[in-house]
Amino acid sequence: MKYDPDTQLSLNLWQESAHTSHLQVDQLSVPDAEITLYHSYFTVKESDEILQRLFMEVNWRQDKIKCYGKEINLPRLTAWYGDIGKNYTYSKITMNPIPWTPVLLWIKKRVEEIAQVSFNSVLLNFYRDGKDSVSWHSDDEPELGKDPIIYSVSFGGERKFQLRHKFQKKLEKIEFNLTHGSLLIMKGKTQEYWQHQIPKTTKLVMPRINLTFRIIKCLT
Ligand SMILES: O=C(O)CCC(=O)C(=O)O
Ligand SMILES: [Fe+2]
Repeated sequence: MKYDPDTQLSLNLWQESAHTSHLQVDQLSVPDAEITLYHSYFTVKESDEILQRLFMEVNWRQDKIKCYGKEINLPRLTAWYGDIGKNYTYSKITMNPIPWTPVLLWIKKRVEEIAQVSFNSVLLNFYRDGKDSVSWHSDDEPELGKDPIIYSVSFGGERKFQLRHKFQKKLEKIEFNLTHGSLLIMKGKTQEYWQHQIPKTTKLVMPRINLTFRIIKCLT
């Protein structure tokens, strides 16, 4: 199923839940999930500046994973920032967060304006081109606790975001684009019942930076 941002609703999957002068908000109406998309949560001017600063200022690293005994590079660069003293395991990699920087604190404050929670960490992904991706997964690491709240903001090149139900195989895959300055919220049972990915694309795409704000429940 395809979501076209130019036509407001597609196949009744999305229910428009609010519409202010500057914020278009859509609620995805699928079973076992609570997913909301703000198309332009940040203005273009804000997003352009954020993109440039994150690109320059973030301490990007190339992580490796073991696959059939072989070490391979993750197809993206990552970084982990947050309250000091919290460790987090992701794709079998343990990360020690780097302390918040001014631009990250600014973005965090902006998303917390509507979040009604306070995030203690953020995972950043840098997709250099269409060959960079993140494959099917749920953000369901034990450190995130039950029904994690994930606020995901995107800057730079537009990429396709796909969701598939873990158990109801008859449900079609859902996909929509994450645009420059968008905010995607996933909460409730979303991670328990759904997986998501950013697929590779052969299209020419601009570099993209994504930040997922998370709450780590336990210190390790
Ligand atoms: O880049 C994205 O939009 C998704 C990233 C993601 O799923 C993750 O970091 O867990
Ligand atoms: Fe994820």
